[in-house]
Amino acid sequence: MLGSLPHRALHQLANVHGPIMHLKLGLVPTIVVSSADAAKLFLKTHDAAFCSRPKTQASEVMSYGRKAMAFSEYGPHWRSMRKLCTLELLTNAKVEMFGGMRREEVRRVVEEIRGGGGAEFRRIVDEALKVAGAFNLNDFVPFLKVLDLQCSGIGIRPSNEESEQGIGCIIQPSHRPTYAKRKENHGNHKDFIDIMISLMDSDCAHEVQLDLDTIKALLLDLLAAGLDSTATTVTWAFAELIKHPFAMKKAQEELKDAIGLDRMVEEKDLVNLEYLNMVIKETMRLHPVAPLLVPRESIEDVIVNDYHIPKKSRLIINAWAIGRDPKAWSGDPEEFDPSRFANSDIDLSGRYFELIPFGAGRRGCPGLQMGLSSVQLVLGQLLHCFDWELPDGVSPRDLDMGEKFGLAVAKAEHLLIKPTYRLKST
Ligand code: HEM
Repeated sequence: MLGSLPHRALHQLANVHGPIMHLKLGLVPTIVVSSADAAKLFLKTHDAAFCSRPKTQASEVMSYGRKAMAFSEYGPHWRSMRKLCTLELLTNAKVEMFGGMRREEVRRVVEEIRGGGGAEFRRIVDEALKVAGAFNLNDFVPFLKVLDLQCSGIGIRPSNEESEQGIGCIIQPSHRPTYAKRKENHGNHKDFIDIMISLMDSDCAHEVQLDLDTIKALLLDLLAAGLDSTATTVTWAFAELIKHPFAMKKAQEELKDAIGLDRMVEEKDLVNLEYLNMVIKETMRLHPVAPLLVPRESIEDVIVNDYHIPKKSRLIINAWAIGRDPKAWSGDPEEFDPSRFANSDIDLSGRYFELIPFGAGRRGCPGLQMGLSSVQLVLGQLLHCFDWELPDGVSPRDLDMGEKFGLAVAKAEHLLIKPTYRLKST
């Protein structure tokens, strides 16, 4: 219907029909928003009316019958789950608490790269993201479900079984390293599962019936939402930096000046890395990993700009189009230029509607702090520890920047680059 890259097709349509479009996708009235001002109207002024998620086949499967959060409709279950996540799992204090684990993991990756190594779970998350992000015809024309024209059921079922097994394994006490062992590796820190299991019998579960299925659903939500978005953002940043050697050099110079070449990057260094943070914003402007965010659904009839929008309309925010809107971005909006953020207040919090890779409003990403800390640390560490170049004979101009659509839009081609260790110490 909208081709393999719907954010691009919808951008072209918006160039002709304007920043607020009404489309009839199958039987579902759908509003597509493609400018910062219009996004503010829907995600701030009328956020309360558009705060639900549509019921889709993929969301049913992904969330154990909508026991989780990301795909849940608005209501008491979503509110309690969101509270649980924001107050117990994703607070700034918890994000800081997981810092030791992030440091160890990134250090391990650096060692692996130096030594000149993917995991079973990555494959499950990739598959889950493919299912969740695809436009499923059955969700727009429900009576076609029996025909399953896109064979979506074939894609969904194995993924569900695999993720059931994978997630089950992660939670199983017999498959988890003992707390003592993890304490030895990461200090006195609990992980997500420790925290959720400890909440099962406590009063702090924020009215959630926290059974094992709910924990599994939430875990799949958090891993699917967090893992790929972070990895994909780092890959896009690297691809842009390879294409723009001046920006790569500037980021590495900043790291060298702030930290020196005698040690690796620590989380405490990240606040001083202004240019690195500009590189991340610019990467997320041009390559938001969820270019259409996650679809919303209206919970009541609402009038927006004199248009009557009926209850249960679908809302799609084209963050990809907004990031290259010439009315919002000066110079050439298609050009990768981190310095456009110098002396600018624009941040990623969802308050500046021209840059909303984490969404905004009630359903905005609760993992922003965790996602951003991971991207900063991984990108900063890899730029600091290694020089990077393309294989012999490949020029930056030839680098393929094609996209592969899913909930996280990744580079279609793997990025192949050669590292050379650049620190003095081991
Ligand atoms: C680079 C990293 C990340 C990006 C770009 C990102 C982006 C997004 C976006 C665009 C949305 C939809 C927002 C909306 O509808 O307005 C979202 C929702 C969500 N994200 Fe993230 N995310 C990232 C990392 C994470 C992490 C690390 C976690 C948790 C561990 C997480 C958990 C969630 C959840 C649970 C939702 C659904 C919220 C709801 O429906 O109430 N995300 N994210």
